[in-house]
Amino acid sequence: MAPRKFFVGGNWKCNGTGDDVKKIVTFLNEAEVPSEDAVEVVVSPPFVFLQQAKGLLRPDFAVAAQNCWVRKGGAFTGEISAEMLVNLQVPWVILGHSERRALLNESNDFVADKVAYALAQGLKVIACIGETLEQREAGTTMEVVSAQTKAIAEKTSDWTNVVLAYEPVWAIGTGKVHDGLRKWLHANVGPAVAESTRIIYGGSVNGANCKELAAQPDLDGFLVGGASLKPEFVDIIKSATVKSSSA
Ligand SMILES: O=C[C@H](O)COP(=O)(O)O
Repeated sequence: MAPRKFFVGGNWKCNGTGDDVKKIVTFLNEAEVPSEDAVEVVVSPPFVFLQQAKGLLRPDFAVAAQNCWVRKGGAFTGEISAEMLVNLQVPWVILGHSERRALLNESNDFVADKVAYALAQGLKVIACIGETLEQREAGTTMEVVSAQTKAIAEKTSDWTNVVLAYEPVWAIGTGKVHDGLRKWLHANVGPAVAESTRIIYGGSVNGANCKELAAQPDLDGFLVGGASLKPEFVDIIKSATVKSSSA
């Protein structure tokens, strides 16, 4: 089986202006980074800047939307459908981000429905999972992330186009949950999916800590928030070489 390619996602969240897009894309386009064989880079601007960013961005980097509607579009004011993203040739979408789960009450089932629908439309999905601080303090981390992953697994059989992003701020540097998640996939979905699915990490990743994090065995990349808006994002992309040099 082919080794899992390092994945670096930049989630711009609800930040920026058209001028910021130009500035970010400029430093990304000018950067010397490892080849597409070593790292897959996907940046996720807010919806309104997707086309602008896509039009300006170097061809070896892709774009992701930060969300999409759970099913076919229609009378759902304010939503963006998976079909619209496909129509704009946006290849990726982030679903189930912890901020949407916490602030907009997106449930495990709702996120799982979104993942299944987006995949069925041909999108690739960065599916986010992770526990709250309270759940972590209650010792229920694996229970929570297993339930989130189980909900997805019940509605998704083909994991080829899924990247699983685990993002709890408290867990920087532990790597334990990634190992647990891969074991969960192995036992509950199958060894091939466990071996091939990229499990990435999000939570205060920056230019200073990325190399140490990238060295962890079950960690296949990052979903970066704040630092993806800054030139240090290039250093995070370059941390892919930690993986290729240890392969
Ligand atoms: O989507 C990214 C994660 O929420 C991490 O964000 P952060 O790098 O700003 O901590």
